[in-house]
Amino acid sequence: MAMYQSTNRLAGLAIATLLLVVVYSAYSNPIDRDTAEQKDSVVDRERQVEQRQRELSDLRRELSLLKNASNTRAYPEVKIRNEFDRKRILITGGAGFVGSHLVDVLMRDGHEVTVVDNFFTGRRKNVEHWIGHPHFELVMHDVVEPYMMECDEIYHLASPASPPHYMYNPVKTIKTNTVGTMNMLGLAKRTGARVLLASTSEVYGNPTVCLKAMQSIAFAITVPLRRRCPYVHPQPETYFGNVNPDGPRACYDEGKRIAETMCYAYSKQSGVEVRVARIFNTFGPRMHIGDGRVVSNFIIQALQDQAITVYGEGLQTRSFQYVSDLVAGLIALMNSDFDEPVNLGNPDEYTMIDFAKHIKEITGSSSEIIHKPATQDDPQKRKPDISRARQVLKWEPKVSVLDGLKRTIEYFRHELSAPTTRDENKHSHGVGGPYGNTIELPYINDEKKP
Ligand SMILES: O=c1ccn([C@@H]2O[C@H](COP(=O)(O)OP(=O)(O)O[C@H]3OC[C@@H](O)[C@H](O)[C@H]3O)[C@@H](O)[C@H]2O)c(=O)[nH]1
Repeated sequence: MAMYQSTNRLAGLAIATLLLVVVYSAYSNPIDRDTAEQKDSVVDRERQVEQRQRELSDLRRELSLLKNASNTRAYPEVKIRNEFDRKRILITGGAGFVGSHLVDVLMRDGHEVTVVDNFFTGRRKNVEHWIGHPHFELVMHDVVEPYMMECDEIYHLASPASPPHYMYNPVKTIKTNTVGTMNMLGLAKRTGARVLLASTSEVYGNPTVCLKAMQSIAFAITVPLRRRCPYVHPQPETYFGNVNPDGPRACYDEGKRIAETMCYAYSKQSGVEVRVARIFNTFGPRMHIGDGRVVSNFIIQALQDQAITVYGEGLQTRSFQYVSDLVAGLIALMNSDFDEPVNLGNPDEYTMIDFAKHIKEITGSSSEIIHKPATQDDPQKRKPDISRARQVLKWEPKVSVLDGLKRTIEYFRHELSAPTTRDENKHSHGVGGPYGNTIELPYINDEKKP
């Protein structure tokens, strides 16, 4: 009987357990199933997202290839050179007015060009037509800091060149021309590159004959022949110059003089190959509207029928060369075997008053010509003696001043018609640097001065 009862109890327990299992599975399985389905759908979504991402990156790659292809078509044509012929060329200040024209010629000639520029007066716009080209690199860098790269040639142009710009921050101008030049010469020493220094006619200062020479017998004899002109005129490379070391122009004039000295010290002591170009007044397209030098000032004033400002009486002279002639001269000098300084300029000489009249005439302007006070230490005579360049480089200017001016006037006409923010600077004196900023300079000598 007891046995029968316990069997019944066991059977009851088994049935109850079975019922529990059935009920549990009836209610619990759908929940698990839902969770599993949800997991599957998340995985699916993840796969879809990955797929879309792959498609997107394929599209991006395609787009960039298309862009590159269209860019390639837009580049100016370049000469094809093999690895032995193609030089790696560094141009400091290569985004500036002269530098960018040099970039164009060297790029078209099939070389690899790296431009280093701090954009103080240089502009990306001047070289943007090369950006993305496999032979071209634009690096924002200040030459006052060392720069390392492998190269065969260095054109060292970095420095503000317009008087209002180099006087804007004289200490920086000195550093650029001293420390900057030392850095480039150091780089040349390490890489074996040849360096061309863009020096200047300003190393001659105001080219008067010194008093000692005036007292000499030789001078007394030659005075009548020189029609009693106390100037060394035109200036040959052998003239040592007459620079005021403490004046407002000294940061540039003396900066370039010591830069030349450094070149020859590195050449003598370390065997660095150097070339020194003494560049006379140069003009052409890509001069900035706020450049502040005489050619751009006169043209802009004439085109806007504003007064043309002649500093002083206007009897001081300058000789102007067109930028393409300068670039040809720089390249000829770099490729020559000649390591002494060489003047590069056009001997076509004007007094500033005549030059103002000339610009007024060519532009057909109704501007009046006015006089402003003379600027301190302004060289009174300047004209290059280019016998050396003719002899050793077989170089001489090809573009007449008139032709060059016509091209430059067209360029400025176009610049002035472009949308501008010049209204913001309407109180400026027409000089900028950094561009767009108003500079108060003793050099400008405006009537606001006490
Ligand atoms: O609006 C102006 C600007 C300038 N000038 C005069 O024009 C002459 C030329 O002056 P710029 O400012 O063009 O240039 P500078 O000749 O004084 O210096 C230049 O020399 C050669 C290069 O190395 C440099 O580009 C620059 O330093 C100066 O006599 C100056 O007083 C004017 O009469 N009116």
